[in-house]
Amino acid sequence: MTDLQSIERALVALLKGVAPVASETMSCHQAAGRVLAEPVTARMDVPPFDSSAMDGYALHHGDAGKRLPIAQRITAGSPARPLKREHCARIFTGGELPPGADCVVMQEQVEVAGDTALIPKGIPIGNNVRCRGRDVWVGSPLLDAGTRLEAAALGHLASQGITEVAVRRRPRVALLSTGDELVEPGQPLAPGRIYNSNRPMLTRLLERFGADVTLALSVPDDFQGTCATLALAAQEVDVVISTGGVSVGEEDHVRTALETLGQLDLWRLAIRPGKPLALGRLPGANGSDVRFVGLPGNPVSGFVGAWLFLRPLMGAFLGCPALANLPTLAARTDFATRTGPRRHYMRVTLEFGPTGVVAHAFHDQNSGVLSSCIEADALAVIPPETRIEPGDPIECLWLRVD
Ligand SMILES: Nc1nc2c(c(=O)[nH]1)N[C@H]1C(S)=C(S)[C@@H](COP(=O)(O)OP(=O)(O)OC[C@H]3O[C@@H](n4cnc5c(N)ncnc54)[C@H](O)[C@@H]3O)O[C@H]1N2
Ligand code: MOO
Repeated sequence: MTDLQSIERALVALLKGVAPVASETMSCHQAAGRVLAEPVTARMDVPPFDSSAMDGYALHHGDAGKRLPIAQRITAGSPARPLKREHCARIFTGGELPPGADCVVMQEQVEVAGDTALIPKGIPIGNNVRCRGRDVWVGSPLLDAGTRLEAAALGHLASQGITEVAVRRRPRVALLSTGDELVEPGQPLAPGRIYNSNRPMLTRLLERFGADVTLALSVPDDFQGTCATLALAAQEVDVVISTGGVSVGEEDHVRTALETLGQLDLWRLAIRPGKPLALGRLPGANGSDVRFVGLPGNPVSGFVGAWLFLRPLMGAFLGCPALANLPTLAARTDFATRTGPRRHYMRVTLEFGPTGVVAHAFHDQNSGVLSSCIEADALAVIPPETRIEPGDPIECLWLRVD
């Protein structure tokens, strides 16, 4: 077991020299979920003018405590006229504060009689006013390069009137499925064969991590076929990912094919599940270096390996720091377990109780049992050679992120 590599070392080997992919300009609508390639600077103040935060009456604070004539009616979207002293304006939420007014009183506190309003005393300057530029100042940084364009960021761009942005193109991925036992869903299943569950699972995870699976190929369990498929895939994409065929059996050809065609950087990690994971490079089009990640075939090994390695790899290709590390969370176990020489990433659900976070482990942590990943909120990280009792503190990697 001494030849097993650490995950930290594997990540360094995987990410070394990975540069962000090229950028492309597209509409903000199309760019949802994509990663900004350039910083965006604010073109204007938001809000663009002082406005009312309430339905009520706008006035100069010095006129509070008096009955005032209602001089104008300002709805949201209509321009305001200057307001004279000793007058007030009927105003609605979002309406522009008229020049001359500096505060708003909500209508529940005002007594209206005909076209006059009795304003209570002691209304401070700025009361119920949303000041121009409170959210954003013109010329200030709006969004950093590397920001993922999710809901609030898209709203921020729209509030500036921005319609187009420069984003990273999605890294292209070839997803290869090795194993003569595999059958695609929809096809009949002969004895001894199983359906290919890794392909749709990893395709979806990769999409969530910002990638585009442009090539999905099945690889026969023979050395020549494995070499031919790997070589072909590397011409088309930024990353080649395979599942299965990386262990030590004589039907496992991925590692030797990688060594023959390109370079094996690292093989076999001190992690459970996912021990036989292989990392390396393949020669790509125009002499480029194409990253290769060989995930073990067991579905849970692929699931865990994708979160631990493919997500940071996409983060590097997209120049998106938020994809690099999974958020961690401190919890206490409600289970007992012990580890051997490998760090164990256990699938757990988390309960947020009054005394803290409790991690419940799925009852079957075998790497072939994909059900363990369905409800998993997190991966509980159990260090090697450790005995855990119920109530012990553990670190968890949060999976409910994009
Ligand atoms: N003598 C040893 N045998 C094994 C070792 C070892 O150290 N010595 N390691 C075990 C561990 S740990 C793992 S993990 C597996 C991984 O092996 P491979 O990466 O070579 O994967 P396969 O043998 O091809 O497949 C393993 C398992 O997963 C099923 N599989 C494969 N692809 C898919 C797919 N696309 N969809 C669904 N299921 C898939 C496959 O049928 C096997 O049952 O090796 C152990 N052996
Ligand atoms: O390292 Mo393997 O993924 O446990 O079955």
